[in-house]
Amino acid sequence: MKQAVAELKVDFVSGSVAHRLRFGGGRGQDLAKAMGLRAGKTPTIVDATAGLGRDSFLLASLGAQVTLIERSEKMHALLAQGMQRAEQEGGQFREIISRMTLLKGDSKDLIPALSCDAILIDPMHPERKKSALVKQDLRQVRELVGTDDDAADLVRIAIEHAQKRVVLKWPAKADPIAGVQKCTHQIRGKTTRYDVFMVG
Ligand SMILES: C[S@@+](CC[C@H](N)C(=O)[O-])C[C@H]1O[C@@H](n2cnc3c(N)ncnc32)[C@H](O)[C@@H]1O
Repeated sequence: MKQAVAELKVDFVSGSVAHRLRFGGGRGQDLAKAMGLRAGKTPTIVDATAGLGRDSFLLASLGAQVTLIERSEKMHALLAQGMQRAEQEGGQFREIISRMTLLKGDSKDLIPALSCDAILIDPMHPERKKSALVKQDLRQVRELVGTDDDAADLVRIAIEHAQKRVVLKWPAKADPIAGVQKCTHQIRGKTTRYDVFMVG
């Protein structure tokens, strides 16, 4: 029997994002370290591939000002709704959302006009053989937006414009993206790796 698929939704106030907010490892988490968040150091961030906004929300919950860019109309609308719901929740959620600014468009076009310390790029990767490893909601995003075949161009433009660093998030075991230059260092987790390009 086919399992019912829940409608794709951006949800910051319950489920896995809220769980991570309560029980995550703060600035010790790989993403935070990769982006350069340390005691006394809070970079300004552009999330060039906003998607479901989970990485942005985590970074904003750790105190960073984050500009989210999403080019898919549908994903942008889901994000705007999710941010509104979290804002209405009030308290800590409202405070986190106040550090998040959502833009619609292609990051390759918008980044040159923005100023920030660090840029995060988390492109939609091609289907892997063990697709059960890809979470249901990310699969739904892929059905909506396809794969991001222009990721190498986005990395290049980001490196030209970030003031301090660019971080490329990619599955730990996947082949590297063709055409992307060698990174300065890597932070590797079990399923995800962060390629860090130091600039400036
Ligand atoms: C894998 S998802 C990102 C997931 C996200 N990191 C999260 O935490 O939910 C990739 C998203 O980036 C968007 N995207 C990819 N390339 C983009 C670009 N050049 N400009 C704007 N959005 C882009 C896609 O439409 C898709 O929604």
